[in-house]
Amino acid sequence: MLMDELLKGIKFAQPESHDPSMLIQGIQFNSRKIRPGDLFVAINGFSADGHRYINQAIANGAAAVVGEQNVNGLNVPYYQTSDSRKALARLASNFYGHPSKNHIMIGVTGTNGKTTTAYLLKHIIEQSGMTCSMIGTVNNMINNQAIQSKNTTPDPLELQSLLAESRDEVVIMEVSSHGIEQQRVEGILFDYTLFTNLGNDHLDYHESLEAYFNVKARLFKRMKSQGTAIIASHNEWGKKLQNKLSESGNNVLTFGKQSEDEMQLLNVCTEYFPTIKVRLGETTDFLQVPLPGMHNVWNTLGALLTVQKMGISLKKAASYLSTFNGVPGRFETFSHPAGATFIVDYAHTEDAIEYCYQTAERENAERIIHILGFRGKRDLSKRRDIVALCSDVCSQLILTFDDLNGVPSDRMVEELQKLNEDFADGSAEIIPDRTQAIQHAWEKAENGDWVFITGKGQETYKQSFKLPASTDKQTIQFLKTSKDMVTS
Ligand SMILES: CC(=O)N[C@H]1[C@@H](OP(=O)(O)OP(=O)(O)OC[C@H]2O[C@@H](n3ccc(=O)[nH]c3=O)[C@H](O)[C@@H]2O)O[C@H](CO)[C@@H](O)[C@@H]1O[C@H](C)C(=O)N[C@@H](C)C(=O)N[C@H](CCC(=O)O)C(=O)O
Ligand SMILES: Nc1ncnc2c1ncn2[C@@H]1O[C@H](COP(=O)(O)OP(=O)(O)OP(=O)(O)O)[C@@H](O)[C@H]1O
Repeated sequence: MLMDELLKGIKFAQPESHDPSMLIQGIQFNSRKIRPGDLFVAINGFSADGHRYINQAIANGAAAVVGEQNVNGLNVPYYQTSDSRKALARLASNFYGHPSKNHIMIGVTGTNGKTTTAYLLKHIIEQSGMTCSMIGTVNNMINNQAIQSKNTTPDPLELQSLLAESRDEVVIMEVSSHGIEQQRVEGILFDYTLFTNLGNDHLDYHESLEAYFNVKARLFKRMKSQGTAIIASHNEWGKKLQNKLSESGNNVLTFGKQSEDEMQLLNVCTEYFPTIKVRLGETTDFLQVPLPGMHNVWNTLGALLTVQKMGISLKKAASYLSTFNGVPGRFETFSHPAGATFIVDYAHTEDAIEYCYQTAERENAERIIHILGFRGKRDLSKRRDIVALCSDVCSQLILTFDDLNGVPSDRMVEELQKLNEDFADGSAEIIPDRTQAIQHAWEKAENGDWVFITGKGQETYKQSFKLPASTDKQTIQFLKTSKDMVTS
């Protein structure tokens, strides 16, 4: 692409050596990936400063460089800009021809429920006859092909290239607060933006819950002029967002428990898969939620309100939900020979865990047993509240390893012991090997017990454990099929 086309819409100081007709082959923000003729974008990141790699990028063949700092004496043009991350996203959008314009774009944000809502939306939209891509945590689905996902919201280069590759009419994106803060979605305008909720998470990254909220709220400035915000108003942060957006004249629709909500939840029948009574505008209807738990009632309502706005009637959308098969690693249920229920779930916040417990209590669980750990180095502030909650509710709490993320195992054991002493009165068991923790619960579980294994969902283990399994689901499947070998 010609340099002048590539730089459109980006503010920069033009170097003397600027050549508008210079041909740029590609864009990279990692010097190691540069190929001859590429443009290198230097980013001052969290652990490294890309400006230090400019010479390496040029040695690898970079034809030009964009960066924020004062840099002189390069033998290629250097374009100084005020925000390299923003410039990267705009460059990527220019390079791929603004591909988001070719799709109906739906962005889903919130602490919890993004993946589930995205799966529900995709299912309904496809059942209605439209084609649909999905970009998010579990994997990316483009033109019906699964592409492994590295991040919830990919970096701008990968994101714009996925959007360009997609021939689908609709693209649903999970948008993380990291993605918004790091400008990964700059250059994209959304037709629909959904807010699921906000809770205590990622406070190792954002300085406060308010700051975290403000970042999430920025997504709602990225709507097309006719775009619609769909907001869960049952959550105090949703209400706050609604007020903020209504003041600025945006189209806002809410779902919640109040008569002012566009979609109002009137009643929930406490079956495992809840039947709910809802009002949409003037019409009331009964619907079957295709997933267990009250949290999934909210996810379903968010999806239904969005597709209804897209022209799919509530009746049709609700009927499509009857063939929804669930979401990998989200409330996946497994039977147990003694009659216990084992659940693998991705809950890693206090409110997500509370929803799990509520579901078990509604199902008259005899005992709640919970196996969980904490990702090394991440979000230490939420651990104490989670352990206190779990030890309060559970008959048995087993603390184990999640992803150590570089923390030595004996150090993680000490961290778990301290949490146990300080917030669970020493009542938790600590079984570091995750597969052995699950095995222990499997062997002790009795009829009527509900055993939650949370935190990793569908993710593969980063450590090797004793049992030959690389996910929680595989561990359970191994225990189910090799009972004799395990108990002998
Ligand atoms: C902590 C974090 O968020 N890092 C993100 C950030 O990286 P960074 O810019 O800080 O990288 P850095 O390592 O400091 O390097 C700075 C620059 O030097 C460059 N470099 C470095 C070395 C070298 O030899 N040459 C070179 O050019 C790097 O390529 C980079 O451009 O910007 C990159 C570009 O957008 C992201 O890919 C990267 O995400 C990393 C991979 C990541 O895993 N982030 C997680 C925390 C994340 O984003 N998670 C959310 C979900 C959260 C949740 O809901 O659970 C997500 O959306 O996935
Ligand atoms: N609407 C909701 N409110 C609260 N908790 C929820 C909600 N939806 C899902 N959860 C809980 O959060 C977990 C993660 O759900 P999901 O993957 O849909 O959210 P997410 O926002 O994509 O999460 P992440 O950003 O961590 O990938 C679920 O396993 C469940 O325990």
